[in-house]
Amino acid sequence: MPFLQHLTDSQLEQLALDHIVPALLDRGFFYLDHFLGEAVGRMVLSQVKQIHRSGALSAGQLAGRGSGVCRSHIRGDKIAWRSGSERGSEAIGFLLKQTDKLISLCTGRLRKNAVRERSKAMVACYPGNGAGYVKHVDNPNADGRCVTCIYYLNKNWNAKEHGGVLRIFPEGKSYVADIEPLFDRLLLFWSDRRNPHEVQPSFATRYAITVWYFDSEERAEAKRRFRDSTAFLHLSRPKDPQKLDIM
Ligand SMILES: Cc1cc(NC(=O)CCC(=O)O)nc(C)c1Br
Ligand SMILES: [Fe+3]
Repeated sequence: MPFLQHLTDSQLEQLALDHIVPALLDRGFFYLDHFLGEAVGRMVLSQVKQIHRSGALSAGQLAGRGSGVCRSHIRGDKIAWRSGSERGSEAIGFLLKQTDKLISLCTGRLRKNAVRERSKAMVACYPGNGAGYVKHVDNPNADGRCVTCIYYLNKNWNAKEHGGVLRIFPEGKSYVADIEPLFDRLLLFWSDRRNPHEVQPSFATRYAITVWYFDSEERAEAKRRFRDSTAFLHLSRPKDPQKLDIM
């Protein structure tokens, strides 16, 4: 499916160097509207709606907490992971190609380590039952994620009526940033403790696609640490003969 190129490569480069890099270095976050343009944005939205209609979205895991408090008040989103090469996700694939270009243009100038990897796209939907996402940091413990990239898909969103604002509390700053999840809006921010954020209760269906970009060094180190810690588990786990029989 040939996609009309909304932003040319040179426009992406100009956006990266003149706007995104300075903003990330100065404030730690940046968002822009009209990232893909109306036509391609609508294609992404229709593919996300189809994923939702098909029942492929499932309740997001609860990181850590969950006991006692009602799950929807911690995380109310339903999610599905997409590489963008699945049939019916071609437009999501195009979005990822564009964000990959943008991030690779930025990170050479942002940090000592290269950004060569990323997660799959996480398609998320808040059903509009007043659920949101409590204040949290995406990467509090150096798991490798360095930039969070969120593409919003909500047409005619009115925060006064629908809520669903993403509020970032930039570390050490005296202000908060309220970002409405508007259609064809792209938001980028450092994934670590510099950007605690929350999704305020949403009263209309709220779609977003999130992808996390990894700092290769930090990711490799996190994998080493994880391997070392679980290696201990393998050594210590008692053999369970019954289990082996029925495996
Ligand atoms: C799965 C997961 C989702 C999110 N999403 C948001 O913070 C909401 C952003 C928005 O929709 O505006 N964050 C973490 C740390 C994990 Br894990
Ligand atoms: Fe988050």
